[in-house]
Amino acid sequence: MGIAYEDFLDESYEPAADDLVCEFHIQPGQGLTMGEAAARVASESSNGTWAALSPESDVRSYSAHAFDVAEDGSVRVAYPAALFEAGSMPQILSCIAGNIMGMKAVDTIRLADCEWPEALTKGFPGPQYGSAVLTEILEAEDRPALATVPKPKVGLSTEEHAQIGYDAWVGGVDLLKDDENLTDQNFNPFEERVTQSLEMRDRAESETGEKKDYLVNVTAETDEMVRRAEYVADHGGRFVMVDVVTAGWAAVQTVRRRTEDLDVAIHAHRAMHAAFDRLPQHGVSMRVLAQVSRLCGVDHLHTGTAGFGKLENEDTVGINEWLRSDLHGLRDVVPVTSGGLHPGIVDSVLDATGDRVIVQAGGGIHGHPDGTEAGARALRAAVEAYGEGVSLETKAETSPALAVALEKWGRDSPR
Ligand SMILES: O=C(O)[C@@](O)(COP(=O)(O)O)[C@H](O)[C@H](O)COP(=O)(O)O
Ligand SMILES: [Mg+2]
Repeated sequence: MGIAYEDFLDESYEPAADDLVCEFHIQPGQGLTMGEAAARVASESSNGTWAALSPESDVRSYSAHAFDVAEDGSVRVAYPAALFEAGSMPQILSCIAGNIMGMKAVDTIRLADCEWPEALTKGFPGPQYGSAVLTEILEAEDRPALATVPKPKVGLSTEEHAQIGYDAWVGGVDLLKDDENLTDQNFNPFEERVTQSLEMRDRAESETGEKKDYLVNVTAETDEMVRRAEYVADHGGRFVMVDVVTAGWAAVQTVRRRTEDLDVAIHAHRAMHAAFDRLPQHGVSMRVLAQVSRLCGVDHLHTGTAGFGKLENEDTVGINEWLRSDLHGLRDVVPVTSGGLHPGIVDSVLDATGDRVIVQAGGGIHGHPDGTEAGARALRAAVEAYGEGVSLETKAETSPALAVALEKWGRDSPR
């Protein structure tokens, strides 16, 4: 039975329950109709190629089907579960976001969304904790959890890093967080940073009576990442951070498998995501990267500030809704809103994201005129004002730190 490009287009196709259904937005290449381009997408991302084939065995049960082809450029492609290796995210992405991203048959192609069947999701662990971290590890039952990255991003000594953590924790922050490019450099070596910062955490916990913790960036070569995660757990840490896009999904899966036994939650930083999702007509959407992250098992994921911060964001609200939605019983993921946040815009951000999030502020705390502890107090006051339903200006009457922050940054979004 031959297979050729045209065999991968079936406008009347009804997806099977076990199919992975992907939504693509394409611009057909020169001389091709939408249907012809769609057929090529389904073919090249499953088991076809440019030449008509006549294999002995019938391999069509592994072939994808393009359907719902619309002239506005959207097309849906249904992939049989049998095409995929259960539990291997790299293999799945090599299909649905592989060679097709570079085909001449399309001028541009964007993988916009996926509907994941249980036949595939059951191969993945999903998050170990999800939003349970806010109550089981932290004590942020009725407010957003607060996190801060010491700034400048890198260059501080271990002592300076740990001291900033202490000041932020006693000021009301829940989580110290390493920056995405701080790993194990000479000026702030990994192991010393972990031990000294966790000692400061313990001090801050006993002084404030609040649970505190540290999002330790373990990003490195995979085996080294596992060793670093074990080091964090051995020293009483409950969180590791991974730059999931730059480390790669295979590495994320390896870390997730190990953290299951370590009782350590995974904070996912998405550095490099914009290389995939920034141009709306091409690449892989942040929505799909978020879906992949949840399946691979991260507990927190940066999803943007709904446009209020310093970075371009795509669909923060929609992605957060999906991270909280049911996915065949897998746990949810806590959205992290970060990037140019300061107390003066927190209420607008929370109006968009809801308060079951982690609010991260680096410059918005350490840039406070009175220093880190005051910056932390100002941010804490801002989120408490939101919970109390009072305006920031009213809260500032009883929070000098917040008053100073509003004086400095007002209500403006940074650029
Ligand atoms: O390095 C930074 O820029 C941050 O530490 C924020 O610092 P500030 O709080 O000082 O802005 C985060 O990495 C970004 O928020 C990541 O972007 P996103 O959250 O969109 O993935
Ligand atoms: Mg950063």
